Amino acid sequence: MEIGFLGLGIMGKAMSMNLLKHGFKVTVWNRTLSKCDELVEHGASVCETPAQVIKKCNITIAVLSDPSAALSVVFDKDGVLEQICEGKGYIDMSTVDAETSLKINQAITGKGGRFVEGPVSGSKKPAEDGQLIILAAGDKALFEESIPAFDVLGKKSFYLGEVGNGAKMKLVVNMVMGSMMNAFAEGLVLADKSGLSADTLLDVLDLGAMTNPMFKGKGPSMNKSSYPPAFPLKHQQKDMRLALALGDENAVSMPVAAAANEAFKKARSLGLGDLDFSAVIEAVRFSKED
Ligand SMILES: NC(=O)C1=CN([C@@H]2O[C@H](COP(=O)(O)OP(=O)(O)OC[C@H]3O[C@@H](n4cnc5c(N)ncnc54)[C@H](OP(=O)(O)O)[C@@H]3O)[C@@H](O)[C@H]2O)C=CC1
Ligand SMILES: O=CC(=O)O
Repeated sequence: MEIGFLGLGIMGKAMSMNLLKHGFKVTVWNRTLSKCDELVEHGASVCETPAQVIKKCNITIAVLSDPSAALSVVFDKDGVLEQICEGKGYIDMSTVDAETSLKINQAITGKGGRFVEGPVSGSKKPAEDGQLIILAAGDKALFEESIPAFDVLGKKSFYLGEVGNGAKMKLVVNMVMGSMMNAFAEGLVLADKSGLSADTLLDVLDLGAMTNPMFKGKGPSMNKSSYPPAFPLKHQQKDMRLALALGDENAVSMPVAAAANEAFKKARSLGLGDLDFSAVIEAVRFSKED
């Protein structure tokens, strides 16, 4: 099976590498073309524009940073729309809002193409290990055709119905995750500032009902102020922003998520946007020292 792949950031690189390892033919494109080199060393082909990838491959996956990147790759010059046509499939696995996804769906299907949105839950390591959770919606036949690839990329693929539902589900999940991370960061800082061992707090949390892989995985490095980016903080803040907009649309009051969003914004203003989202703890430390 031949797959096109647009976007070789943290997630796209790991996911396309996985497809290559499992015997898929992969043709890649990335805005910064030099990031394709490592994939080419592992057997990928490279194209110079998204349009060329679409022309070459019947199914193309995109994993891009945010709504504006997802729209640009489809609508701009040399973009996806220039070559999409009857029978071709486009799967956008970026985390975006439903409105962006619906716009892309309308444009692709308007040219006879097929569209699935498939944002993923799980970070750099699950992407490397093929353990993502895929939240797909849209063209059912394309979803089914893509299962061999989804089975390599993830441990479970949900089909959620009409386009927009995948985007919304992903935003709900990441709203919960961002709120949890902010509460966790406050707990670690509170323990430390009140004279307790933040490492002992990790042990206590891990033994009780709140144990979870995120606290377990990120806690020790947060206590050492180390934030190698697996999920960039700027993307978590984007997801909080988009989830809050979904809350606005549906009149759902979300004061906890709104407060967490403020902490992620604060962290961005401190220049921490490219670090892992666990660096939000620095915003909590900063405000405690104000
Ligand atoms: N990292 C994670 O743990 C997870 C991330 N996600 C989501 O997946 C998506 C990708 O995340 P991640 O890989 O971490 O992000 P990165 O920041 O590592 O990569 C972003 C990618 O988008 C490309 N890009 C950005 N702007 C544009 C543009 N205007 N035109 C074309 N390409 C553009 C970048 O290209 P270039 O290299 O040229 O900058 C790069 O390939 C995001 O939506 C994120 O929210 C979902 C689950 C987990
Ligand atoms: O979107 C991020 C993730 O870890 O999932």
